[in-house]
Amino acid sequence: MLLTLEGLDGSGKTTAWEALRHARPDATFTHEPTDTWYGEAVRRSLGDDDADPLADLFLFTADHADHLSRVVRPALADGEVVISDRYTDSRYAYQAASLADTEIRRPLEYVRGIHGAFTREPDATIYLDVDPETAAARAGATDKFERAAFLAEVQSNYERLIDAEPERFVRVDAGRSPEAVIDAVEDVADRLIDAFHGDGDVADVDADSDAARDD
Ligand SMILES: Nc1ncnc2c1ncn2[C@@H]1O[C@H](COP(=O)(O)OP(=O)(O)OP(=O)(O)O)[C@@H](O)[C@H]1O
Ligand SMILES: Cc1cn([C@H]2C[C@H](O)[C@@H](COP(=O)(O)O)O2)c(=O)[nH]c1=O
Repeated sequence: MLLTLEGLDGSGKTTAWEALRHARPDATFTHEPTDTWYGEAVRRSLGDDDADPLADLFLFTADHADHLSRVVRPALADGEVVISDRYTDSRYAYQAASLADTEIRRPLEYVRGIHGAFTREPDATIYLDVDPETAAARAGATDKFERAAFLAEVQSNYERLIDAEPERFVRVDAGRSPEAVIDAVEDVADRLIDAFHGDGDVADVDADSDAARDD
């Protein structure tokens, strides 16, 4: 099973992913950008405010192609649960936002189209939902994407992705304390993994249990 964590910068994905890693030592934990030289190239580009948005897209996509063939597909072929901190939806949401002012028409569809020929879509995605101002403040504006106005565009792309595939996404309110968010993510992940392995249907899992509830 491929389970991904998505959300704005500062939404708490890495905090939740680290907690899951302790709770589920049997799973394969991975992330994008990766720690390979492809990931290093991506991080260099992230640090360049003048980088061309199409160049950014193809660097991130190269990193994803390597990640797929080297980590994700082999682990899935071994029957493992793979949990990735960011994955394809990050490209659909972020690069579609950064391509919005370019010659590319319908950027979200364009970025999805590039991936369609080769990627492996997630079986389920936990979306950590936080407003762009909180996200930017938590993230500390260390790179060009960590600004509230840009993150608002990214958020609206995530909402489009969720609207298009509501059965794949589980939304968790990430505006709460770290402890509450971790509890909710652990609870949702447990139920998604159980459902995937035959104890139900992934599409029926929502954030509506005691741990995951918004209040
Ligand atoms: N629920 C929370 N409430 C307040 N602060 C939080 C919460 N979750 C995480 N943080 C803090 O916000 C910062 C970003 O958290 P984290 O790295 O987990 O987010 P992220 O979504 O992985 O961000 P990025 O995508 O930028 O790597 C960290 O300083 C972390 O301690
Ligand atoms: C995978 C991926 C990431 N990004 C952006 C999102 C963040 O601003 C940075 C780095 O991610 P991290 O979680 O802070 O390590 O990169 C992106 O724009 N497109 C992608 O595909």
